[in-house]
Amino acid sequence: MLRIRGLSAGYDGGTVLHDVDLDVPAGSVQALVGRNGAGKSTLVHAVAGLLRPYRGIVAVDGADLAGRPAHRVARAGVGLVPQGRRVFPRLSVAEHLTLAASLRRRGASRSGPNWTVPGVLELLPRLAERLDHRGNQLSGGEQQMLAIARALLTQPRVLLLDEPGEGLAPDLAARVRDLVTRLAGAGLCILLVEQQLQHAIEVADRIAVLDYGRLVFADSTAAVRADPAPVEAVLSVAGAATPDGTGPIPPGQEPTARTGPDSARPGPTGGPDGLVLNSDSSVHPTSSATTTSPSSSAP
Ligand SMILES: Nc1ncnc2c1ncn2[C@@H]1O[C@H](COP(=O)(O)OP(=O)(O)OP(=O)(O)O)[C@@H](O)[C@H]1O
Repeated sequence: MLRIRGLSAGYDGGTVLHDVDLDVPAGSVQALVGRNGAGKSTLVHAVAGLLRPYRGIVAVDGADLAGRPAHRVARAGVGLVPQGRRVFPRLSVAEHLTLAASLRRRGASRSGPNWTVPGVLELLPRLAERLDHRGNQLSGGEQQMLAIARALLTQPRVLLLDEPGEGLAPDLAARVRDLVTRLAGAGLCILLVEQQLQHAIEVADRIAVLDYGRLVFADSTAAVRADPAPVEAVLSVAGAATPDGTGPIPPGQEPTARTGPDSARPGPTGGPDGLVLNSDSSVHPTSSATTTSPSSSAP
């Protein structure tokens, strides 16, 4: 469970993120949408420890990680798939995976799915065909799969994905969304930054909207699907809108977050069939109960 409370962050003393509250339960996908510059990546970086927040709580399973450096946040179970993938151009796929497996967090085998190199290669078979290829020889989709595989090998409980479909062909972006759904089905707690509302609706359990660094909307995907107008109003280029979609926020007036009860929707395992990344649509990390060797095998 990821719990964010009163999170404020920014750069050089200026505040970008204002007092954000957000909960992401295990086994669910929380989408975060917002216009360019709304603060989505800033929120992800503040959670991942890449940006020290000014104040607030970032708790994973009850342990507050706010202000800890990125390597300690990662060791506490937060995996990051950054915007733009950030794979190393000169390292091979095999080297990326071996490196990531060596960074696995302590105690991971006792507290959840145990991702191994063979396990992620089974999940993402395209990578198995590219083990000797360097990062700069991979397509955008292959780089994205590698970034996800790398994050999984650190054994995260919380996975942060910052626009994983950016720059991908529509069918590949859809496969990434399918993978996200399946990872949530395996028990991960997923915070997904998504540019397009329709894509967020396809994959998420809940949708939150950032606008000018404030969380102005948070509700179930079912509620957004039934009435997308409030979210569309905030996302429109016409400017910041009130959460009920009635118009721009007058100067000096604070937007208020609309929240609502969770509506029933299919569980995170109910992703679209036919968009699988391997021949088996389920995700099979090694169960911690059945794992005898905690170390991952190099390919
Ligand atoms: N390293 C930085 N130093 C100073 N300002 C920054 C830095 N990174 C982001 N910002 C500013 O913070 C604000 C929020 O940026 P952020 O990247 O978080 O938005 P975003 O919602 O992720 O946008 P996008 O959808 O375009 O990726 C913007 O005004 C941006 O210019």
